[in-house]
Amino acid sequence: MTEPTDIKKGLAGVVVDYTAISKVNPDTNSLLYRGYPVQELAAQCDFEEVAYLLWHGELPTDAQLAEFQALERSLRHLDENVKRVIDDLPVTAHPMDVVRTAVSVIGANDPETANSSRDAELQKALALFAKLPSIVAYDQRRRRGEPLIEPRDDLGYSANFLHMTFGEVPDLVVVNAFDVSMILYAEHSFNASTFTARVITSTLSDLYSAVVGAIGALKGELHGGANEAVMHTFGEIGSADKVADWLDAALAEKRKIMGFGHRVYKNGDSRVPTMEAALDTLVAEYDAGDLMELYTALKSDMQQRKNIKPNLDYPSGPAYHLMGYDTETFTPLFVASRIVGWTAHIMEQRASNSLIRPLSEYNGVEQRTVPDSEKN
Ligand SMILES: CC(=O)SCCNC(=O)CCNC(=O)[C@H](O)C(C)(C)COP(=O)(O)OP(=O)(O)OC[C@H]1O[C@@H](n2cnc3c(N)ncnc32)[C@H](O)[C@@H]1OP(=O)(O)O
Ligand SMILES: O=C([O-])CC(=O)C(=O)O
Repeated sequence: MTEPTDIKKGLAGVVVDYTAISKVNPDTNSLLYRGYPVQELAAQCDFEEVAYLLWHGELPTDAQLAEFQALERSLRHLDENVKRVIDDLPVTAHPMDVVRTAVSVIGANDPETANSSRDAELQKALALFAKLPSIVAYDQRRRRGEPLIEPRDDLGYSANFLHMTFGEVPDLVVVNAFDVSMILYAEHSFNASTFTARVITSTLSDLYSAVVGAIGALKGELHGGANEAVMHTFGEIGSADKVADWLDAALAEKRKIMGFGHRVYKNGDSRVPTMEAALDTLVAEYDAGDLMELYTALKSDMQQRKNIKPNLDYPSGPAYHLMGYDTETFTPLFVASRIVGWTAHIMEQRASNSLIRPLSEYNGVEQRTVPDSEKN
């Protein structure tokens, strides 16, 4: 009989490596990207500058930013073979499956897939960053029976993303709220999807394979899929006056309330106040007081009943809903942002690699012999 092992289910509380990309500190309720508080970045920078920071470790100079933006804008178009593969998928396919497939096709068509030098991986990361908005916007449009809108190289990342989705650039307040959401979603240390990308990279697999795996991990409701689930919850509840009864029944059934709780933050997610401020601007823009009443009622009842606070997916879901995104598109929007964090971690893992391979404690039947009769 072996000694009982101290098993860390879900790797909770386990520190598995160093990272210089971001610091999540639940004690001070803070999140730093390369040393900068994410709230300050959201207030003062565009998403493109934050992407540059996460990949290169420093904010860009004006000249570096201009070069970076020009390159990003030149890479936004989708190749015909990618469009064809998307067109061949049923409109009933979940958009996360479409995004996952499109990234896989881009990887299969890239003659440099096996080149994992830092320069080659930066180039691939930037190309995915530039193309994901085209994929996500196109998929929402084709599900609505609308034609593809080509990217515009006179627009910044967020304005172009919204234009490709809706056929117009919305008011600045909407573009800013969208840009803030992209910055807040971009990176969060060793979360499940990033860790998936690092595990795949640790086998010396390629960047596209790691990203495809990460998309699969993000899809689940306990991770990125929660932003969609929040809108489904709101739909189920209906209005603020029904929150108390709905929550009674849901908690009695031991349901997890989506958009609440976090593995690392136990006293509130550092990003929520910034996203709530952006949501407030959208509520004013779209005159969506009813939605906000429901939002506030569920948040305060969860606090009173369970002392559990919202995570970033709670304000992001309704924000994307107000902008006009279909609920199923919310997690692909998360992909478009998190591609930055994933690829930064892929490069960091590769630069200091060790195969990720934990142990397990066997608790199946003891060794036994196959009965002779089963072979006859
Ligand atoms: C961007 C992101 O990925 S943020 C996360 C998005 N995911 C969600 O919003 C899904 C809903 N939340 C959850 O399921 C969880 O809070 C998780 C998975 C995010 C974190 O979970 P863990 O750290 O594993 O905590 P765990 O699930 O063990 O919860 C601890 C306790 O709080 C309760 N709890 C935690 N979150 C919730 C929730 N959202 N609703 C109801 N109860 C909850 C659990 O039931 C458990 O209670 P118990 O001790 O009485 O059994
Ligand atoms: O850190 C986590 O476990 C989940 C999360 O908030 C994120 O990935 O943004």
